[in-house]
Order: sequence, then C-alpha cells, then structure tokens
Amino acid sequence: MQPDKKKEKKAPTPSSPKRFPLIWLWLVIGGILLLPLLYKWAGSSVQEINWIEFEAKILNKGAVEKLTIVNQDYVEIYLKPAFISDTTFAKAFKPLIGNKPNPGPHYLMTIGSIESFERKLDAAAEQKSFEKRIIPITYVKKTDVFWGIIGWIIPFLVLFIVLQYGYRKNAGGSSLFNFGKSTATLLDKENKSTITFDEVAGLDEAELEVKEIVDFLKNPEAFTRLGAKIPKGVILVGPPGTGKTLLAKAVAGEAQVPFFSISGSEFVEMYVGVGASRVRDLFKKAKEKTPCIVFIDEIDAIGRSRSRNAFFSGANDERESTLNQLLTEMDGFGTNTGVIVLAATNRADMLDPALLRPGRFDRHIYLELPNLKEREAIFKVHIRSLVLDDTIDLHFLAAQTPGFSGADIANICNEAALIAARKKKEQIGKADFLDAIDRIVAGLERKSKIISPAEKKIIAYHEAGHALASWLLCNVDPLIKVSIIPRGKSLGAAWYLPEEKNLRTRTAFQEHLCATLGGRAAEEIIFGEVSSGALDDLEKVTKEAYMMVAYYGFNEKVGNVSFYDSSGQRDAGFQKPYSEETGKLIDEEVRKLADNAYQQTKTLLLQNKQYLIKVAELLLQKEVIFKEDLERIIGRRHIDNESRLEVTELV
Ligand SMILES: Nc1ncnc2c1ncn2[C@@H]1O[C@H](COP(=O)(O)OP(=O)(O)OP(=O)(O)O)[C@@H](O)[C@H]1O
Ligand SMILES: [Zn+2]
Repeated sequence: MQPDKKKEKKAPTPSSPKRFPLIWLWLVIGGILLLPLLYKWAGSSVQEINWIEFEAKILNKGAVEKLTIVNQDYVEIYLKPAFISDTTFAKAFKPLIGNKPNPGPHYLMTIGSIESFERKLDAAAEQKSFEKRIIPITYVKKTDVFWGIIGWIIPFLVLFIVLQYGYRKNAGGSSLFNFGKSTATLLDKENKSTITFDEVAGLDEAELEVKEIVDFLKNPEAFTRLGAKIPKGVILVGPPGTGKTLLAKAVAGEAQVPFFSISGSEFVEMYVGVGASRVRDLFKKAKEKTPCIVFIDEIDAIGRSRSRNAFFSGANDERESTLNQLLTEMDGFGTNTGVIVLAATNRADMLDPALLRPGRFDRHIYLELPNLKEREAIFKVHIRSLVLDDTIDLHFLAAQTPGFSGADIANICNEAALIAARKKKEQIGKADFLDAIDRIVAGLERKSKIISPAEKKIIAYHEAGHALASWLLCNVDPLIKVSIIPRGKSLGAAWYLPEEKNLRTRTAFQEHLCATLGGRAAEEIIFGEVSSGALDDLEKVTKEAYMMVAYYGFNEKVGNVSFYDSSGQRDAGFQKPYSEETGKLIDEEVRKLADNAYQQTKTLLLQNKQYLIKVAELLLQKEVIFKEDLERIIGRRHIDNESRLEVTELV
C-alpha cells in the first residue's frame, strides 16, 4: 500500500482552426430550398375546384379550352380567353408577364381515376348534349418539382451535416473544409511567446544548447558568413513534465520569432492523406514567416519506427505517409532558410532512425528529472507569484520531492495556494506545501470512508510491517511517515524519501522486496492470516523480481543476460525473445526470489515483534506517525543496527 506518484499527461495545445465562412454555404442551401417553395406557392395559387363546381360553372358554360390530365390524379383546366379573370397568379406575376392573359392552368381538379372522370364527362356531355370530343384532352406525366428537389437535397444535406458533425468531433474543432490544413497554433508578432529563459529553471545544460539556436535566429549572418550550418531540427527528449514545451517556447520568446506549435497526434486523422497535407501546409506557412520555429510536441505519434508491427495495423500507412512528408519537407529546406524545427518526445528510442539522421533532427537534447538543486531552482520560479509566509524553506521542499518533474512542482505550488485559500489564510505556509505534496503523491484524504475497527487494525499492522521492515533494512529508502487515513484508492500508506542514486545494487533490490512484503508478513504474524490488502504490494514485488531476473542479470541460473527491449518494439508481445525452458526458469526464479524475501521478512518481523505491536498501536491511536515516533520506539535507524538483517543471499 505504498503510494505511487501519478504522472499526468497534459492535454495537447488547443488548435485554432480557420473556419470556412459557413454563412455562404447556408445561404446557397437556403436559396436552393427557397426556389421550389416559391414555385410551389405560385403553383398553389391556382384554385382547386370539385366536379360539381366544374360542371356547373365551367363545363356547362362551355368555358373549357382544353384539359390536361396529370399523372392520372388531377386535371388542369384551361379556360377560353373570354372566360379568364385576373387570378392571384396573374396578379403575382404581373410584373413578369405584363398584361397578357394568364396562360393557365386556371383551375385544378382532383380525380379518382381517368376512367371515372371520363365517364362523368361522357354523362355530362350526353345530358347537356354537347360533344365531349370537342374538348381536347391531353395526358401528361409530371413530377412535382418541389418534392423532387427536396427529395434530392435532403439526403445530401443530412449526409453533409452528419459528416461535418462527425468530423468536428474527431478533429477537435476543425471543419470539413480545412482538414488538409495544419492546425498549428501560431504565436507571432501580435501574439508573441512571452516566456523567457528566466522562467526555465534547472535545465542549465539544455539551455546552453538551445541558446545557440536563439543566437542564430537573432543574427543568422554571423553564422552563415563563416559557412556554418545550423541544425535544422532539434529533438528534446525527456520524461513528461520536464519542461520540453517550456524550453521550446522560451527559445521563441528569447529570439522574438514566430512560433508554430502543433502536437504530433494532430497530424494523424481518420482520413487518409490528411496528415501529409497538414505537414505540407505547416511548412508552407512556416516558410512564409522565416525566421521562425516549428515545434512538434509528441513527435512519436508520427515518427515511430516504421517497421513496427507493419502487418498488423492499417493506421500505419497513414502515419507513414505523414512521416515521409515530414522527412521530405525537412530535406527540402536549406540549412539557412531560417526554419528551425524543434520536436519533443518522451522516448527517442522509438523514433524512426530516418528522423534522427543528419540533416533532420540531428541534435538531441536530453532533459532529465530535476535533482535536488534543480528542484529548488524550479520551486523558486514557481513561488514568484505566490504570497508566502516565512516558514517556507525551498531547500526542505526540494528535499521532500525526489522524482518529481518540473510540472509536478508547478502543480504543488498551485495546489498549496489552493489549500491555503480554502483555509482562508493570508499567506501560504510550509504545512500547505506538505499537504499539497501528500495530495499529489497519494491522492486526496478520504476521511469519510467507512472502515470497521477490525479492518482498521489490519491496516495498522500492515503499515507497521512496512515501516518496521524498512526501518531495519539499511538499503531501503528512509521512511518519513506512515498513515492509515485512506487516501485516493489506498487504505494506508508509508512515505519514503528516495535517495537520488543512479545505480541500485542487488542488495538494495532484495531489501526493497522485503520492505514491500513487510505488510503482508505482519498480517500473517499477528492475525495468522493474510488479507487482500496486499494486492498492490504483490504486484510491485512481482514486477521487481521479474526485472531482477530477466532484465538486470541478478540471477545466477538465468545468467548474465537481459531480455529488456529498449526499442519498445516488442510491446505488442507477439514473440518472447527466450526459449520456453528459459521462460520456465525465469518464472521459477522469480517465484523463489519472492518466496525467500517473504520468509526473510517474516523472520525479521518476528524477531522484532514487540516493536511491530508498539508501532501498530501508536498508528491506531494517532492515525499518522512520523520518523521521530519510530525513532522513539525502535531507536535511531543506523547502518550498524544490531537487528539489521543481512539480506545478501536470497536466491
Ligand atoms: N525546468 C522547469 N522550470 C520551470 N518550470 C517547469 C520546468 N519544467 C516544467 N515546468 C513547469 O511544468 C509545466 C509543464 O511543462 P512542459 O509542458 O514543458 O513539459 P513537457 O516536458 O513538455 O511535458 P510533456 O512531455 O507532457 O509534453 C510548465 O508549464 C512549467 O510550468
Ligand atoms: Zn502494503
């Protein structure tokens, strides 16, 4: 139940796509829709009559010039010129047709069927004894223009709206009309990057390297005069939150040049060919603004090694053509064009080698997680805008945050301010910072979570087991505090202060396994039974033991071999790089390692059972205990402590 530091990936920079003036589109569509409506309205001004009226007012008066039967369902009645009066139609169209008589049809009449209509006509003719045949009748087929057009337009309209909507959802704001355009955000003269090297802390070496780029952008002649070539592409490599984006922005801010920023994932869309055309567009825009900087964040989204699982993923084609386009563009501009491409990635080892070749991204700058001194410097940058009281000691805070990235530190500073504000304090104090650190490391305290007294006891002994084991083993990171207040998803937690080491010995690994199993061992010693609370611990132990055996060559039987894959190409797990026997051996040795560590820990805790009980009781009483409490119970943690366990030969 140890807390794990959460790494949050920041959202890609929001894009600001230029919109096609949609209003025109709607005007055109509206116009097309309106036309048939007008027609319909004009047409509907022809009066409709029934048979009785027709017979009485028209037929019997001999006013019919001709009849047209349309589609077997209605009759258009044309009157003799003498009988035409000014209809609505004629009035409406007066400006168009002048004083000419309305050409008709003058009336419409719906009929059941042609036969019945003709029968009625015959009967009327007989009755009134006039020749039916003197009335010319034509038969025509007409499609209703209005519904005809609507019938055509609606499916298109629906398709269009669906596509547009779907596209926006996928493309995050761009529209159908600009999907080949790059969505890069541009910071230029009106909208400059205001970040300077002043805001970047603890990246001295990287800063030195990028300063050269700033100098070139400010004064290119000084370099070109001597025939020097400036790198076209610089790739920034480092874990998340180490300030890659920040550094790139600072370069733009210092050099005072336009800065195009885009995330690699923005190139890749669901439509084939979009990525490549976006790359083309981006470079076209960039070349118009030279000197300038193009910053591609998360370049691994397009630049991943091309051979990777090529057979299994169709999306590869699209990514590959995007990558090819990027390579072409980078080859296309000369070293002195004044476009410098900065790219950032968390993993340079996964990038396509073609990207890293000279003439492309030939300069690599590695950013690492900040060390103690660097963290202090980063804290200094981020507290500038905060109102602090005089309890703040930056060195102390830096010491409390090993393994934290610059982004984590920025987050802590903000979180501390929020915590202080919630407490309605005037100034932010040390306690607020410590709370903020805890919160970021282990999640929010959940005091309201209901835990029965029996469970609380198990949790207390579990955490006491971790605390005691790590206290007694001298190669484990020093313990700072233990808590049984539920936080985030864990029920209890022990905080350690990782020492900043570049190398860890086998002994350190083994002792770490023991400390991690301390919780479960304590449960077994005290309650004679284990609980499900050690899931997290077991997961860690398994992973670590596997790393020891299969990666670090710590196991004699498996030998000095490593099955680690630094290129990340085996991620998909299609093929194991070792034989089945070796696989079995690895499994066996991992199990043995974990079992032995558990037995060792149990022995250690049994020998110190009186301390275990005291620590657990204190935990139950206070919920949170600190290093000082442990010192009072067990005595100072010392390398030469009598009861320290020699964990050297575990396997
Ligand atoms: N060296 C640093 N000095 C000062 N602030 C930093 C530093 N590193 C990171 N930060 C802070 O963290 C924030 C995020 O960092 P940034 O976006 O540059 O990280 P990144 O390395 O690009 O991360 P990602 O890989 O997730 O894109 C910055 O805006 C800044 O506030
Ligand atoms: Zn645990």
